[in-house]
Amino acid sequence: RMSREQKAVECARKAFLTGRSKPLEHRIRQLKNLQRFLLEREKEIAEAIKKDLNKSEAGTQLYETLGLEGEIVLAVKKLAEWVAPRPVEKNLLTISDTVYIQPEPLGVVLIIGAWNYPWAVTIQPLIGAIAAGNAAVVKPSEVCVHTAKVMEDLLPAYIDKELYPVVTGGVSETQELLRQRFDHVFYTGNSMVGKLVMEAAAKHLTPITLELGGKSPCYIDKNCDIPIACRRVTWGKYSNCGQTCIAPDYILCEPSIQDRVLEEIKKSIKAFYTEDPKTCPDYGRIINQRHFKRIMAMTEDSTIAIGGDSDESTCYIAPTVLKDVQVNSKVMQEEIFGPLLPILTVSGVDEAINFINKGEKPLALYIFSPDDKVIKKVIAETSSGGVLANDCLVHYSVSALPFGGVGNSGMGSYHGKFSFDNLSHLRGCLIKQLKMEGVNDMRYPPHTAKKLFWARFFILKNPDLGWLGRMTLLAIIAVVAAVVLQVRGKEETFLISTVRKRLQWRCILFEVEL
Ligand SMILES: NC(=O)c1ccc[n+]([C@@H]2O[C@H](COP(=O)([O-])OP(=O)(O)OC[C@H]3O[C@@H](n4cnc5c(N)ncnc54)[C@H](O)[C@@H]3O)[C@@H](O)[C@H]2O)c1
Ligand SMILES: CCCCCCCC=O
Repeated sequence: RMSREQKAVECARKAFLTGRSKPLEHRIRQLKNLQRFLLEREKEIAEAIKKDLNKSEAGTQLYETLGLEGEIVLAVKKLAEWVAPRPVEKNLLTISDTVYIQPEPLGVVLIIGAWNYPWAVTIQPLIGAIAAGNAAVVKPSEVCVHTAKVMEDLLPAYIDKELYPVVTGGVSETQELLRQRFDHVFYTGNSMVGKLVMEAAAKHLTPITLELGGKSPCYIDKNCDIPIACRRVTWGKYSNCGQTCIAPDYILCEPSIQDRVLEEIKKSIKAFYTEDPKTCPDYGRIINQRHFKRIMAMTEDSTIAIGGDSDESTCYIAPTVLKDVQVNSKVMQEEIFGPLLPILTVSGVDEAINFINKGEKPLALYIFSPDDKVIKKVIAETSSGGVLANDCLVHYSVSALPFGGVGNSGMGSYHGKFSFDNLSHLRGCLIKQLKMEGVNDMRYPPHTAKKLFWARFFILKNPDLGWLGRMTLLAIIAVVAAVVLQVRGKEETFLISTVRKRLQWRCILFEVEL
């Protein structure tokens, strides 16, 4: 008997094979329906997230659905351009051919979402999958019970439910899905499960995107505007109660500014979330008691400088800052994913860079400094999925930037056109004419030194000649082809040696130019 998951995959595959996901009009219609869903079901979406994560209605729009709408609007506007053949640079050998990249759908994509921004991280890959002409099986995180239910119940009324089925469930359902054959798996979540996803996908040689997390460092330079830096860091850290993949995980700064940093963060916490964040509608809750316990245990061996209050029954943890934190303390052993902000002191930017480079490559890296040299130095001497200077989180909302990790923080990237390209096969196409056979002589056996000379010339020279130059070259190639055809099998004639000498001269000239 087929499982529910198998049936969903088979249904999506069958629908994909009808070819209806491919026409541009279909993709645009589905994307617009998705946008209509976000607008018409705003209330249900907000209510579910309020129950799951205590996010406010405005917060849900700001951090989740607004970005999705922006991505849909962009895809609808640009899709004709994205799907079109992309002409590429030609070399001398392909100068008279049609050479281009044709993006084509991959097939059926599996999207496995996480709970922390359940709409943003589940629907954003779906936008890419639809835009690229794929079918997609959507598996929201079971941890956000109410949101998963809204997705399962309401989404099929708006978008093609055979092409884009929603399958709910937890670990065993996801594992059953992963046993099926897909054309791409797009997973968002923690690195440990990321490895399991990769292992499962390897069985079918299915390509994957892994949107993972990790400890994203934040270096604050002593010369920067500390009140502004701290306000931005406070926002980046405590939004969604620190349960953000790109939240600044910890601060690195010189000991001389630690107290000022603490003072300014304290002021910002009060300004954003009042004296009593517990009663503030804009301050979230920890997703469940398992995570509550995990986060609270991290405070055990560090000094709490700000906050520290908690309430297990409501999964509340106050915005908390830990000072003089040691490298081997509990809070520095794994991604915090909660409202704790450790401060580690370093002697300066060099020590900060060394520290960052000793850890896994993070998803985001933050630098606060008024000095462009300091910013460029950190960028040049470290690696991370993305890097942002003098702010937090906002690089996520720039569709023109690829969003994704590197190393332990993930592989592959998306947003905007990157989503489209990531979920497309970029097919290399070359269309030749059955003419000009003489030009090919140099690659056919018997191989000779003379043929090699021509092969070197045609393959290694790739000058940017402009239109006139290309036409001249085309004419030369046509002459060479005609001559080669004429003299093939005969001794080298005076004519060919003259052409050859001329080309040799051009060759030298190109070398001088290049
Ligand atoms: N890079 C990003 O865009 C991004 C976005 C959000 C979260 N994250 C990262 O995700 C992590 C938090 O998410 P999470 O992992 O707690 O989310 P989660 O518990 O919701 O798990 C993610 C998905 O994996 C599935 N899953 C869980 N265990 C599984 C197993 N054993 N086998 C197969 N599937 C399984 C779940 O059903 C869920 O759909 C953090 O590390 C965070 O940084 C990354
Ligand atoms: C503008 C900030 C949005 C942050 C969304 C992050 C998604 C990953 O956790």
